Amino acid sequence: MGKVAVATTVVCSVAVCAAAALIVRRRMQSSGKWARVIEILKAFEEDCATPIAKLRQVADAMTVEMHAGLASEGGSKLKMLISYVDNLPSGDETGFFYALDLGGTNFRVMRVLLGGKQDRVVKREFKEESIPPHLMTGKSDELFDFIAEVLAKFVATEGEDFHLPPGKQRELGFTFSFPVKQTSLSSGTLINWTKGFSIEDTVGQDVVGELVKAMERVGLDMRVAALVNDTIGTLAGGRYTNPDVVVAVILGTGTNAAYVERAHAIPKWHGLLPKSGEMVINMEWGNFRSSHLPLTEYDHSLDFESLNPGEQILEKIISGMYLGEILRRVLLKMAEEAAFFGDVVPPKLRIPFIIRTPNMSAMHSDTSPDLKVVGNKLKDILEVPTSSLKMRKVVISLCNIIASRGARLSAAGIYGILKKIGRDASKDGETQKSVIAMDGGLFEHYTQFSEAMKSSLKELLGDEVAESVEVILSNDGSGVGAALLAASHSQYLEPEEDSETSQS
Ligand SMILES: Nc1ncnc2c1ncn2[C@@H]1O[C@H](COP(=O)(O)OP(=O)(O)O)[C@@H](O)[C@H]1O
Ligand SMILES: O=P(O)(O)OC[C@H]1O[C@@H](O)[C@H](O)[C@@H](O)[C@@H]1O
Repeated sequence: MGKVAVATTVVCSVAVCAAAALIVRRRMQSSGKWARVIEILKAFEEDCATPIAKLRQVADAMTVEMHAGLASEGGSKLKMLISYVDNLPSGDETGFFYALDLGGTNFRVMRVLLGGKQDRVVKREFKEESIPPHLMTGKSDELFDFIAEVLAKFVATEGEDFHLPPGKQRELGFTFSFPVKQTSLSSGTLINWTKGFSIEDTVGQDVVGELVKAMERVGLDMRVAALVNDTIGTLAGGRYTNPDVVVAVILGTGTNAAYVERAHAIPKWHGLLPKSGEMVINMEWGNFRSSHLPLTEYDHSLDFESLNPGEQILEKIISGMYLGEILRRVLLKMAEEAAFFGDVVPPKLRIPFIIRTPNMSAMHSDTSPDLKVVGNKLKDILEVPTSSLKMRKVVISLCNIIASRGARLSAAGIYGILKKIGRDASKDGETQKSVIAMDGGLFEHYTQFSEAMKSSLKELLGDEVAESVEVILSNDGSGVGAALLAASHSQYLEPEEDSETSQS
């Protein structure tokens, strides 16, 4: 063979060897990086684990904190706020009432014509608006002017069906989905904002006063007959259709729970004992924290960078505002440490809250064989042009870990409440029916979440007691509930012969 031919052969052989070595090195590198992806996934799964024993510890801690929060002001991270609702709707309520519901994402206005036990809700009209994000961190007047303007426009569309009797003032139930220290059924001061809100000049103010001033500014003559948290409204709305409702839970942008407590079991309550012997408590359970909660590095960094660091710890690991953000944070770590999306981290992946929980649940419920919904969401949201099936399967695993943790902890919280009110066990063979009224877009729309919550609750209760506990979706119970509470505290009600409250 000539020298040139030999040289060419040698060069080609070297090139082939180099290419092979490069492929092997790339393969080894990618297999090394993939091993890191799996390592991150496994560590996350372990840190989020909620075995039944842990759920029982969380439930017990919830019960303990409930006692502490009822014993004294500031006695617990659980605020256990007294609602001044000591009588839930009787079903006899009649008349024409407005309700408005300021939530963490949406703002709803509603009018209801109540027809008493016979006709119940004769007619209901409502309108829902998204809250402009800039109003969540602006000035108090800007937010309340927005609310008053939407309400005034809605009132202007009143039809013949909703005709106010002459000489009567319109009355309103105001549902305010934030922690408020109630000073009466129709007044209360904002303790602090939560979720995506942070408006300094509202804190400490009476939110009914803020609304009334804004209504005056737009020339709307309406009396606020009741101020309630959305969990209280949901409890009232739930009880209206089901007398066994004793607990209400919201799983929406945020999360919270309310329940019917025995008035004598509230040491910090020094008011007149209600005739009913009961008082509805707004737990503000989103602020619950415990060493038993399975918190991860992603939860700690999310909390640290949030608008309310150190607050709402339970809310930040189970509610709709945050689940998608937790998913983003884990994917970002995989991208940075294991080139999950290739050598370049997708710039969009660094934007907080870019993965909304509705998108997470859409990916989680992808049943296509090639997980094309996951692929499309990665493309549309993160601008990741292509993704392999094994990458998409990792995304599904992360959704499952995050949603299962949130759902199972929600069940533990409910179980803790049932233990507090003695509904977690059967007594001499008898088990009182207990109904949990649920509301909130997360519970209503994230099926894997709601199913996991219900099955975990059954697991905690055991088969026998689980027979007597029912979980129902009471959607927009808070709207009807607020209208019902306004009706039962209307200025036009005939005064009761005997006082509603007996001497303590
Ligand atoms: N399809 C969905 N899948 C998962 N979560 C959802 C879905 N739709 C809405 N959500 C969650 O529900 C929240 C809205 O809850 P909702 O109760 O309707 O309003 P608000 O929280 O303002 O009272 C959203 O912030 C979102 O986190
Ligand atoms: O209906 P939303 O907006 O999801 O609110 C649920 C809960 O969100 C929490 O952040 C509030 O402190 C509670 O008061 C509220 O009930």
